[in-house]
Amino acid sequence: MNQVTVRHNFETAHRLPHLGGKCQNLHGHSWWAEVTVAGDLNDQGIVVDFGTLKRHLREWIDTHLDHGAMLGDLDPLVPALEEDGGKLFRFGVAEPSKGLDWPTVENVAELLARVTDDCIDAAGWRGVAVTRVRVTETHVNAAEVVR
Ligand SMILES: Nc1nc2c(c(=O)[nH]1)N=C([C@H](O)[C@H](O)COP(=O)(O)OP(=O)(O)OP(=O)(O)O)CN2
Ligand SMILES: [Zn+2]
Repeated sequence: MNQVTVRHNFETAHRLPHLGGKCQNLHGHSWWAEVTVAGDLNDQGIVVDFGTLKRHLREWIDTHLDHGAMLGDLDPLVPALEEDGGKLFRFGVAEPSKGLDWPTVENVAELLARVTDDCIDAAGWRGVAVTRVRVTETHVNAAEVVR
């Protein structure tokens, strides 16, 4: 089995009112996502094409998260931001964030693992699977999903 990894970054606000303290304030991070997929080498000598994987992932992240805000669906700020018409990604409402109630780093990593699952399906890559997603919100804070 071989693995390949791609990275992308996004500038996105979030807040975690259920944690209290400073995390309950709406604040932004320069996030990095590092996504690893694994599979056997195909007859071109690659697991998957870097460019195709990045295109899928970047398109989703840039459309839904970049220069927007991530809030839990139960967050009282949701109606205000929706009314304002700003870019808002609501966690826990529907796939791919169903069951992920708040935009913690851990849940952002799980969300991007699911988004990558969808990329793999859309690209028709057989025998390829997500093995690791690492998300950093600051230089010192990171979370990983390892499958
Ligand atoms: N396990 C998690 N813990 C925390 C999360 C999280 O998503 N998962 N998130 C936060 C806050 O969102 C915050 O952005 C980070 O808080 P913290 O590291 O405490 O604050 P600083 O970035 O200011 O840390 P310094 O290293 O002191 O600068 C909190 N916890
Ligand atoms: Zn934060």
